[in-house]
Amino acid sequence: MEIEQLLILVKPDGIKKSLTGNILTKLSESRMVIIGAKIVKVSRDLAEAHYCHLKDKLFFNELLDYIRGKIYGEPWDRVLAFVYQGEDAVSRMRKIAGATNPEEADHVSIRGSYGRITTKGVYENVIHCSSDPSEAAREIKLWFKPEEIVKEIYPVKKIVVEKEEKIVWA
Ligand SMILES: Nc1ncnc2c1ncn2[C@@H]1O[C@H](COP(=O)(O)OP(=O)(O)OP(=O)(O)O)[C@@H](O)[C@H]1O
Repeated sequence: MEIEQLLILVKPDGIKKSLTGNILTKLSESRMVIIGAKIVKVSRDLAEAHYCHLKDKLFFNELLDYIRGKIYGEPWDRVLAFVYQGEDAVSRMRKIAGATNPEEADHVSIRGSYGRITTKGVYENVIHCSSDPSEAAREIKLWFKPEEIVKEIYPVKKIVVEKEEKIVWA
């Protein structure tokens, strides 16, 4: 079986409902390893790029507000981002995550257990899980810099950056 990696996001509803621990416990059943992890305040640009395949959907703007936590506000307006790696990672993790629509998701999956269908917005399904290895590569490169991942999973190159402004500890 192929070693694959994928992007998992604990979405703002997962954070607001204090589900991070439960979600990580369920994901650990896969025996995959975490090779990248961080908390992110999602910019509009990042949200748009992540969901570019849905830009023609009527719910696109609600979807951007949802992933950005705009509907919950501070301190829930953030996501936890993880890169997992392991054998057949994408299909095994998607099984644990469950179907996009929480009502159709296996009831012991993460989305089946914790997701909900809202009457006026998008499905609140607590996590994002990459749909296939090429989409995973696109998403991981969007969310993570090479140095934020403890293994070299995709080719990298060195570039010289001049006059770069950086924030460091004072
Ligand atoms: N028909 C729909 N009605 C309401 N919300 C939807 C619908 N389809 C998708 N969504 C919302 O848009 C998100 C992205 O949809 P996508 O088709 O990429 O599914 P997914 O890959 O299972 O979900 P995600 O990308 O969040 O893991 C879903 O997680 C859900 O929040």
